[in-house]
Order: sequence, then C-alpha cells, then structure tokens
Amino acid sequence: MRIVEQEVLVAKNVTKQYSSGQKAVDQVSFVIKKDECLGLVGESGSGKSTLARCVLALEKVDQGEIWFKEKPLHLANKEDLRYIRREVQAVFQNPAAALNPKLKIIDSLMEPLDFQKNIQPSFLKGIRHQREKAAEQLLEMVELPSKYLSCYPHELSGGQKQRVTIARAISIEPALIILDEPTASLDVSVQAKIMNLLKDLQQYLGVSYLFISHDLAAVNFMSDRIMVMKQGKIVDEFSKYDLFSLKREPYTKELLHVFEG
Ligand SMILES: Nc1ncnc2c1ncn2[C@@H]1O[C@H](COP(=O)(O)OP(=O)(O)OP(=O)(O)O)[C@@H](O)[C@H]1O
Repeated sequence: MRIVEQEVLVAKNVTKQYSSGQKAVDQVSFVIKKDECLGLVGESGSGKSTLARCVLALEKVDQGEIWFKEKPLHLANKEDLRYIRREVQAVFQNPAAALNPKLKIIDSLMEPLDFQKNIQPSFLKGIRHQREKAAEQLLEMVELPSKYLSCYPHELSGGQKQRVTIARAISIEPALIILDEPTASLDVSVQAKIMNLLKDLQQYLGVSYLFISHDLAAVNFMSDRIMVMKQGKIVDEFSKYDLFSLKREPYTKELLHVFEG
C-alpha cells in the first residue's frame, strides 16, 4: 500500500474476531496524520481497546492491513516489531498497574532509555547519558519535581503516577502515542490537568495521538478528528468542529445528549 508522507498510521478494513465468534473490530479503516490527535469514542464493549491492541501489534488482526509509516504491522517480522515498539508508545487507564511497585520511579521512568541505548531524544540533548539528569528533565516535562525520582509508586497519587507513565511514553520520542482512557481512573479535577498536559506535550513534541475514551467531552477537547465506534464498527467520523452539525449520525447524537447532560 502507498503511504502518503504526512500519514503516520493507516488502517484498512481491520477485523478482529475473538474465539467466541464475535467481531470485536469489524472492517475499520482510518488514517492518523503527523501532529494530529485522532479521537475514538464509543461505549464500553464497542471494541476501542481491541483496536488499540491491534495498532500496538499486541493482537494479530484477522483481516485487513495496518501500516505504521512504511512498515506493515499485520506482516511485521521481529525487526519491524522492534522498530514499531519504539515508535508507537501507549498510556493506559490504570497507572498503578503500569508501574512496577518494587521499582523506584527513576528506574521505571528510565526503562525504555536504559534498554535502547542508541536513541537520542532531541529534548535530552547533552544529558542523554547522564541518567539522573535525563530523568529529572523527563519529570520536569510532565511538571513533577525531581524529588519523586527516589520514591516508589505507592508514594505518589494517581495523577502523579499517570504523569510518570506519560513521561516514560514520551522518553524515546515516539511518532505515535496510543492513549487508552488515560484519565478514566483519575479524579475529575486531575483529569483536566492531565489532558492539558497531554495537549501541551503534543504541541511541543509534534507527536501524533490516538485518544480513546467513552467520554465524548474528553475526546472532543483532545482531538482534531473524531471517530465513533459501535459494536466494532466506525459509525461516524468528523472534524471536531462538526460535532454539533445536524449531519451527525443518530448514535453520535445519543452520545452528545449524555455529554450535554
Ligand atoms: N481477550 C478477549 N477475548 C474474548 N473477547 C474479548 C476479549 N477482549 C475483549 N473482548 C470482547 O470484545 C468486545 C470489545 O471489547 P473491548 O475491550 O475492545 O471494548 P472497549 O470499547 O474497549 O470497552 P471498555 O471501554 O469497556 O474497555 C467486547 O464484547 C469484549 O467482551
């Protein structure tokens, strides 16, 4: 398949069926462009996380194609997978589960950089191999003081832990970050702060996002374009400025109704 330069990820007719026979993802196609945030909204069980796992190459697709830049995820060999794992990072709902409780924050944070010695992120120029300085810089980017580097995860709040997982995701300067309900486990006041941080980071780093949530308000705040998923299918797709258009599908209007309260 021909990939246009500005396209970071292209999914074409992706289908994933579990052994129960149910199609969790059914003929889904989309494009994520450089620097853009694509939002994916749908109620629980609509297939959002399954699609995310396919994009992360954690699930094998049954039909269709997923291309990350010029690499076919659906046919990826070991070397392609190594490249994709570096370029596509993820932040999930539960930061407590994402951090090893036995590791100090500095060690969880630096895991990707410790592992991939040859990566030179632009924002760590001159300090890439000074481990503590690099870790301090990463924490600063997510607005956390460096004193947390020597703490264990249980000493941090949920929002602080999520900031650490975000810092870890950006640490190797990926091209795409999958954000799967990144604020769902956090207090409402913290949710807004994390979303603002994610927006600022996106602008600063020029990274692309796939932002996944059941909350249309959150998706609308974060995204340039929005896809609505229902029972494994994309039932609506539009620019965020067209959310209130009369042309929206009835299901989007239902979600909108919940959002407007
Ligand atoms: N490992 C699995 N084995 C079998 N069925 C699964 C598996 N994972 C998900 N499913 C089913 O696939 C469908 C889509 O689930 P998925 O978790 O992708 O939806 P979701 O929109 O992310 O929901 P949620 O927001 O609740 O996580 C659901 O019916 C779910 O029960």
